[in-house]
Amino acid sequence: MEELAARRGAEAEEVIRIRGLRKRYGDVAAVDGVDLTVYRGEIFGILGPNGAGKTTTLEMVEGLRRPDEGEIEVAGYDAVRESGRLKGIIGVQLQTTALFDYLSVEETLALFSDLYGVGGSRRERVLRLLEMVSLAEKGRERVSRLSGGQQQRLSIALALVNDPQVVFLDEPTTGLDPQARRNLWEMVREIRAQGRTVVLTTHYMEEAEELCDRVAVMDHGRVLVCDTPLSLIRSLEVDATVLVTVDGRPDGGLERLPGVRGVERSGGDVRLRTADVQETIIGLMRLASERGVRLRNLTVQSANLEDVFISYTGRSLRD
Ligand SMILES: Nc1ncnc2c1ncn2[C@@H]1O[C@H](COP(=O)(O)OP(=O)(O)OP(=O)(O)O)[C@@H](O)[C@H]1O
Repeated sequence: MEELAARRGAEAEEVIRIRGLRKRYGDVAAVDGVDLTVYRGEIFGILGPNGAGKTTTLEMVEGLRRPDEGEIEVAGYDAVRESGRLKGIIGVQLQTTALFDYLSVEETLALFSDLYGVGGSRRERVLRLLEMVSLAEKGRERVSRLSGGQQQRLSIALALVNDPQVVFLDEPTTGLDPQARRNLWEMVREIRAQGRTVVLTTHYMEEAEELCDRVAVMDHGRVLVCDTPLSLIRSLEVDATVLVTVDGRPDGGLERLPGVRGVERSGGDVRLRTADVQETIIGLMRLASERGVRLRNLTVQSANLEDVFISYTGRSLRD
């Protein structure tokens, strides 16, 4: 982390500093010794499967949940002792179920502006936020009549009402279709372009890979690794996965093909994780022809964050 700061020079101003964070629920160590640093102006992702401890971590950083142990500083404030002050400088995305269905989009934004006691022209601010989240035409629509994606965008607009330095988004794209997800990513990038820091949780590795400047991979309450998506992927000994459907039985030889570091099978579908795509494919072709086996649907997938997760945990993010 310090290395990254050095590389970034003056830009790398710490905005969140977490040390030794722990939280237990009965026998469950939901957060089990987390250290993290988030820099100003980055989109920082916490990636992990269900139950990894992402939400619990986020809620402690937001000052909503009390840690059992550890220190959290956000923009110079202690998130435990100064949680009241913290509220003025952070924006937290609410679950859309917490919105008032019978209010219009504009009324909802106006209500939140008032609750925050935001100064300046309220109307202007509401319109600017609607514009930013592409809901300008929906201002008078009831919240209950918005689509899932539109409700998510509204909940993000609400998180921006108090002009926060740091914005927290908990699984902002869960349940959205691919297009709505992409629109939301665009919005998150825009929030960064305004100079804000975004911290989000996700269990979609492609979201972390495409959107986040840096990613902390979490499992069982711990951070396994934290870096830029590219550095995480480059640090792997595996550089691709070869996917192929095998008609027949090439058994016995796949593990020994050149470059292969792991084999998974499901019926005739085979996934070969390899450190040398070319040698693996040549070997695979040779093996298939020697044994009179037919190969179909040969595809090569570059290594991604899923492979990073597998290499640290030995299992898939989706398990
Ligand atoms: N209020 C609570 N009481 C008891 N156990 C809890 C509570 N909140 C979370 N847990 C447990 O703590 C662990 C971490 O949960 P958390 O919600 O932080 O994970 P997550 O990574 O955000 O998962 P998801 O992706 O499903 O939201 C889980 O085992 C969960 O069951």
